[in-house]
Amino acid sequence: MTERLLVLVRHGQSEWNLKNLFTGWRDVELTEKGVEEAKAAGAKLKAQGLTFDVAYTSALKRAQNTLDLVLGEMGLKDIPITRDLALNERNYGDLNGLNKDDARKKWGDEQVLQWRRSYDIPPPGGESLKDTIARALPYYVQHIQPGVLSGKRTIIAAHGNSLRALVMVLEQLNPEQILKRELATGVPIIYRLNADSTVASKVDLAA
Ligand SMILES: O=C(O)[C@@H](CO)OP(=O)(O)O
Repeated sequence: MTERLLVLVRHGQSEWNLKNLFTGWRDVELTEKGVEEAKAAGAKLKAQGLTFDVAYTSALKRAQNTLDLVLGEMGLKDIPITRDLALNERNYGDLNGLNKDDARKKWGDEQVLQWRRSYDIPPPGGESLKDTIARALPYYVQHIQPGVLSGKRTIIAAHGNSLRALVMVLEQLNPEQILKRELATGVPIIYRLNADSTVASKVDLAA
């Protein structure tokens, strides 16, 4: 029987997650905690008896390093990895690099919440979640999903908002539901798909 395995994992804690800065497309490093989270994710996946044939990640090193650490932990250093900026974090535009609390002081809680968690209101110069979905989802459908459906066991290491795009389609969530869905750093979600690409089962490996 074809195993249609798809695992999503958000990168481990980054330096700017820790500093509470809007990160977006800024290419920041994992913290020590982030490295440990990534390794723990690999150990958990291995303990589940899982293995992968192919891996995808973004053009940003916090996701790439997370993937390398996961695969290293699983003894899968040699599988093909595809990196693409379609899987990058949402571009926060002018907010990239600003402190989230300072932004709230400057523009008010409501405005900042709208920029962070509304569906289609972009921050100045940046992308809304809808914009992020509009580039991440076609990439998934064209480049990743066909492999999964043909039995290539697949892992994607990416970002809170780019993974939301995939979760939205996989779990058939509406804009309101996806906005409330937070993805924890370094926590793998294991999906098994039906032949028609819908989700047959989901296991969230939260601690
Ligand atoms: O700063 C960012 O790029 C993201 C993810 O860390 O933040 P937010 O929680 O606002 O989507």
